[in-house]
Amino acid sequence: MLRIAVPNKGSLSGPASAMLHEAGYSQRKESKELVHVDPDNEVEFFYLRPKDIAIYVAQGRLDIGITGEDLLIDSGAGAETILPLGFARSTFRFAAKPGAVAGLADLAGRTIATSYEGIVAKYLAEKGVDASVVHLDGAVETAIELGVADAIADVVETGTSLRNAGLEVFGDPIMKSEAVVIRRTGATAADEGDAKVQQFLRRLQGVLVARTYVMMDYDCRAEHLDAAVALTPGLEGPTISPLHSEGWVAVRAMVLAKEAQRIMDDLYALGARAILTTAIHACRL
Ligand SMILES: Nc1ncnc2c1ncn2[C@@H]1O[C@H](COP(=O)(O)OP(=O)(O)OP(=O)(O)O)[C@@H](O)[C@H]1O
Ligand SMILES: O=P(O)(O)OC[C@H]1O[C@H](OP(=O)(O)OP(=O)(O)O)[C@H](O)[C@@H]1O
Ligand SMILES: [Mg+2]
Repeated sequence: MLRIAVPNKGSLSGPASAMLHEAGYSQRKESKELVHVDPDNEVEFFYLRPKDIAIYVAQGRLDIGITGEDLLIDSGAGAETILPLGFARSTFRFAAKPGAVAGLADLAGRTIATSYEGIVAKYLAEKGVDASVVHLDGAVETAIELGVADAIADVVETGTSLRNAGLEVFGDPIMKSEAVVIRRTGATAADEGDAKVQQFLRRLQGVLVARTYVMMDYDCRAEHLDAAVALTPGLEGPTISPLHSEGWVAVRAMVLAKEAQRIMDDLYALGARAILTTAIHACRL
């Protein structure tokens, strides 16, 4: 059985389970379940605190896990990203009251509150800044108002939490993050269960493609085919089929969902007709 760690709460939890469900795996029915077996797919899911997942995976207790890239780096555990998943995108930044901290060097001798001590300590050491780090579990934005810290280092997505606390970012972004699949550092194709890991990754890649692409079909005159194919090159090349009407062909190609409407407009302008897009539910490339 493949053993997989899944976040049990927070921003990663819902989207991770939704993606696994889309990939054909059954998921726990209620949030108190800590382990769920999917017998048909021979997978056992362990619902763990997102911050702990890298530790289980690095020790080889679990084969793979879904977590945040920032949590992986923060843990310092011996695991690495094997597939980025495109959700829970965020940046990790310093912030303080406007004008209170001039820049990174100005943090020397000051106190920084964060839930990500590992990332902050490593970054400060790399930059040669000697500051104190105080660990808080969450809501770190409040630490400045209450006098616990001069600055914070925290996850920023829309910036709403910072604005609400009257804070602003300073310095370069410390890192970017998104949800990722992780595996023990040094794992190889020779590892027991590697074939199952690869199959799991192909399934998730299929979901990512299905979320990103749509299938486009249209008819166009043979003399416009080159121009049409330039608009819809597909992944390996579009499928071209003859039509019963003389001088017309049918074209089928995958296109990026976010570009579909523009491509339909351009194809129409070229004289293509019966232009259809359909969702892709699953795929193996
Ligand atoms: N507002 C957000 N937008 C996007 N990603 C976020 C956001 N907040 C946290 N994350 C990401 O989610 C992961 C952190 O998950 P975690 O469950 O520890 O924190 P959380 O989502 O803030 O939940 P909690 O309510 O338990 O603090 C990190 O990878 C982080 O980058
Ligand atoms: O830039 P924003 O869109 O506002 O998102 C960032 C905020 O989201 C997370 O907090 P969360 O709500 O999880 O609370 P927490 O501080 O208790 O973790 C994170 O810690 C930031 O505070
Ligand atoms: Mg949080």
